[in-house]
Amino acid sequence: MAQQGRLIGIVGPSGVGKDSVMQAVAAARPGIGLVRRAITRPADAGGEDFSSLTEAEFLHREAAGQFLLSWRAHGLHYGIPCEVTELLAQGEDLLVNLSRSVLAEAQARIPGFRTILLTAPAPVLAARLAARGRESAEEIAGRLARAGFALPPGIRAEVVRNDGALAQAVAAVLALLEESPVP
Ligand SMILES: Nc1ncnc2c1ncn2[C@@H]1O[C@H](COP(=O)(O)OP(=O)(O)OP(=O)(O)O)[C@@H](O)[C@H]1O
Ligand SMILES: O=P(O)(O)OC[C@H]1O[C@H](OP(=O)(O)O)[C@H](O)[C@@H]1O
Repeated sequence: MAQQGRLIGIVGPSGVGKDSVMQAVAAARPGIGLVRRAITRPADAGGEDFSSLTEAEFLHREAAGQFLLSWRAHGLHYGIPCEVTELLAQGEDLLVNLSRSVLAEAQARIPGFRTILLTAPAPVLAARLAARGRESAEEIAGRLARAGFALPPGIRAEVVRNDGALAQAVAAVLALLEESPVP
């Protein structure tokens, strides 16, 4: 039987660079994959590769127990499909972009679950979200207002700053994974 894969949650405020760091880490370490999330966001929104669902379809799948984790943020629903459990059982190591609000559930449900918290100062977040241009000014303000959301009590997170070159944060995450090698 394959050794259980590791799930690594990447969290932090909107604009901190979760998707950018995850993609670069996965590109640098072919043995690490990315979890494809279900989101009630239009398919052509750009950014990460995700499964675009209508709100009705999302709620149907959520009620049917098809998500390992799900949450609501920024007016959208997000879900992590249960297939992740099978991929982990097959020995795949995976990075997943999570809301800070679901970390306690993730830690309780997934053996060996690990959290990496990315940080950057508020003005840096604001500049990046404006430059990315995926959201309106009003939506960006809402995301920035949520930036200081505290980690739930009891969550052990390894902290990586992404306030300089992206390559520095990617190297820091890779070093953390090396320190405690993903089996
Ligand atoms: N170190 C960096 N230096 C400069 N720009 C960066 C850096 N990291 C990320 N970015 C840019 O900042 C923007 C936000 O990054 P990204 O979408 O990866 O963040 P995120 O944390 O996934 O955000 P969200 O939670 O809103 O999806 C992107 O345009 C990305 O190219
Ligand atoms: O503030 P918290 O709850 O930690 O994160 C909430 C959500 O914000 C980001 O959404 P997106 O990736 O921009 O769609 C994260 O991926 C997460 O789903």
